Amino acid sequence: MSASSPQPAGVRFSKGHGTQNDFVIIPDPDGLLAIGPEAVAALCDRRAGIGGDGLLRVVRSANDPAAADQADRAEWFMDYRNSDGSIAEMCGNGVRVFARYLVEAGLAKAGELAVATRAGVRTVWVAEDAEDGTPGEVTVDMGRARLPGPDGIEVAVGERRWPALNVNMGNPHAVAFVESLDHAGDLFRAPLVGPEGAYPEGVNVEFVVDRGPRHVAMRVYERGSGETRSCGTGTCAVAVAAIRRDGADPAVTGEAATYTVDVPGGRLVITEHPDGRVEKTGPAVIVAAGEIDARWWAELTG
Ligand SMILES: N[C@@H](CCC[C@H](N)C(=O)O)C(=O)O
Repeated sequence: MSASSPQPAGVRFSKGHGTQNDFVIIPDPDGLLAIGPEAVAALCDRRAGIGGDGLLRVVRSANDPAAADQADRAEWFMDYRNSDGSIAEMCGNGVRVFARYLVEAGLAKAGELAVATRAGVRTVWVAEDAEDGTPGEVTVDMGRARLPGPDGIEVAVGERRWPALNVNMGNPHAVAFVESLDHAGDLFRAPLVGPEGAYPEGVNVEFVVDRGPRHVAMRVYERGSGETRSCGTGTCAVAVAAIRRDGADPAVTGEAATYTVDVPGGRLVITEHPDGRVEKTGPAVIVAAGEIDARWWAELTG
């Protein structure tokens, strides 16, 4: 390219987070971008890239084979990837940030909207902003939790080990109640989860302590991303595990159970209803927008 020729336009991106679980957002309405695992990892790199726990590609469901069968129910598909480039079925904070992005980009109206995901269509409610401009909270119906077993799941860090509950929120979780969140250690590496073969696709691991009645706090080691400051599906899995432990299963009591879950990046409120639906509410914001350098993009995707 000569010095006088125009620089080709780069790809647009936004950056957003939900309780500090942060995402690179790439709009691709027509489904024209091929973003492979290495490109995802480079974009999510906090030193050499934009930085994020994951990436959300915003594509019309009809334009992506992974979601074409949901296109009659949800116009937009959240193509979620972990920061190491791997694909996950679901991201509970991601879907709230995704909905916030759609509204801010003028692609959807605040209120109720449907989002296609690899775990199926999820309904999201984006509350109107407050009069002072504070962004409204975002609630998502995460569907039903599954507790597929087996019994005897154990999480270990160093010399310590705890029994854990297998909770599936579209993606897999092992929830362990611990004496102190410090016992999870530095979480630079994935905790050991047994017995071998319990999670052939890998697992997200939550460490939980009680903070008060129906109020817990947690740390999480996410499959494909490492320790993050929040995990939406993780908070739901934790609330469901605490509800079972406390004998408050709404399917048995007939009453919805609401739990507050603190994460290092903030707070989420989770309600399990008598019909099994798990709803999650909390903040989701867009904090930046820009353009990826065209040459770098060509290197990543070429
Ligand atoms: N941060 C997410 C979960 C993202 C996927 C997870 N790492 C997995 O591989 O299952 C959330 O908010 O739920």
